[in-house]
Amino acid sequence: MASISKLSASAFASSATSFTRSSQQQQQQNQPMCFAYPRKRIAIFEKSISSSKLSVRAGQRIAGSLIVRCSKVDGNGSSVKRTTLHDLYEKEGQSPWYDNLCRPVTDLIPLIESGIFQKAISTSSAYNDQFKQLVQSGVDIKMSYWELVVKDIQDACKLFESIYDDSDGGDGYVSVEVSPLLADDTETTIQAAKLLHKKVNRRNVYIKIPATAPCIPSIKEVIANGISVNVTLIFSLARYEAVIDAYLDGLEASGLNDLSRVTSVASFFVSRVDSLVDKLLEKIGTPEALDLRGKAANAQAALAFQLYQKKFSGPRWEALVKKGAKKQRLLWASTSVKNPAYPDTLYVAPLVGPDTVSTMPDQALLAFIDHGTVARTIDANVSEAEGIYNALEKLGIDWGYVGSQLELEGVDSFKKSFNSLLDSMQEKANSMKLVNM
Ligand SMILES: O=C(CO)[C@@H](O)[C@H](O)[C@H](O)[C@H](O)COP(=O)(O)O
Repeated sequence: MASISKLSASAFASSATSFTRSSQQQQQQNQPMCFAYPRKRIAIFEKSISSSKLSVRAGQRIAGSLIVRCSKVDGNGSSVKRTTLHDLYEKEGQSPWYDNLCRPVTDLIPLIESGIFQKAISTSSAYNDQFKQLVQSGVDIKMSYWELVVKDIQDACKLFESIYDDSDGGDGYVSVEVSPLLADDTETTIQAAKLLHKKVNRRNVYIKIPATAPCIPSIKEVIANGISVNVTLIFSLARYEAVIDAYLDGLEASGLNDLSRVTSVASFFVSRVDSLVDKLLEKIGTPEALDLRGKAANAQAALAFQLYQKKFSGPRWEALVKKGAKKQRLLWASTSVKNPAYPDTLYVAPLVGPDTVSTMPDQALLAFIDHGTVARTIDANVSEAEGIYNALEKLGIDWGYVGSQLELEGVDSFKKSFNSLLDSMQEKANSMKLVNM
């Protein structure tokens, strides 16, 4: 811990050589994209279950999340080129997080220290040694998976511990998801979350729990046990409200005198909403319906921010604040544009607001750095968002259906990734045994 923290601290003090390149230039040169980071920065590293893989199969989707948040530029910043990310954080209070993952996590150090971004080593063979040892000592595939994941999470927690401390527990988290196969099971999710938290045993870990109906009580219970949670797969306002309530209920039930170390983020998925609603609008096919394509996701997100502000104010919330409680931050997930006809910053620029997190995969991040504009947009036109939300409903878009359908697909895809990962581990184990024979 100390060595990495010191390393980070000393690197923060040195003047980083950073530069920017446009995504077009990057593609042309086919080199790792580099972009500037301030000399002092905060990074959050997050890992989702589907990201830790031993090998990549064609078409297999890997959704790890390395999350980097720029903080204040201190010093003169002369060797540091500012990017829109700095403005996002410093001017608007939104944390830009980068979705990616690599092993070893120490490969992230250049990103944190010098501002040089190296693409995640998605085809890494870095897991081989540990995996081989596990297989040879008779550990089964599922257990091996968790051993590999826990090690990554611990390494990442160590890497970001100084950030956690510097930010007084506000940032520097690493998140790891309970098995998606448990998404329908309240009690097992609670047990799995507690176990995972115990196994990782780091202050700056987020246990990731899906916002399925059966897992809402799990979230409350896990929070009540003083465990910080990243609630994932939120697709509707109704479910988002239930997530906030679970967080508040959990804080109230915790019995802790100091709530400042129990934190949470609510991961609200954006682009997938448009993907589904656009299809429904195309089926309707009227000019009015077609005109609303590409507008549903951001309208709903803007209303989610209104809900956030409402729920984290008033006497109930103030009573918790007195015990040190921190707001559960809204996190925009699924921000890359799926329809190439849309602007590539569609799910970033219109969702800028204080106390929020914007997770961006490469595509969205590079686009935003290249030509994004920074301004508080999330509540710039709430009545327009309401108008769109209601107009969609009038046209026959059932928001309840949209939420549950996307949740179904989301959980299903997490499960598929998880199972396919276990399958590829099994294949790998088989081949290792053959090699060893
Ligand atoms: O983990 C979270 C949020 O909790 C995010 O990393 C989240 O998994 C990703 O943003 C999404 O999986 C990406 O979604 P999409 O672009 O495939 O629709």
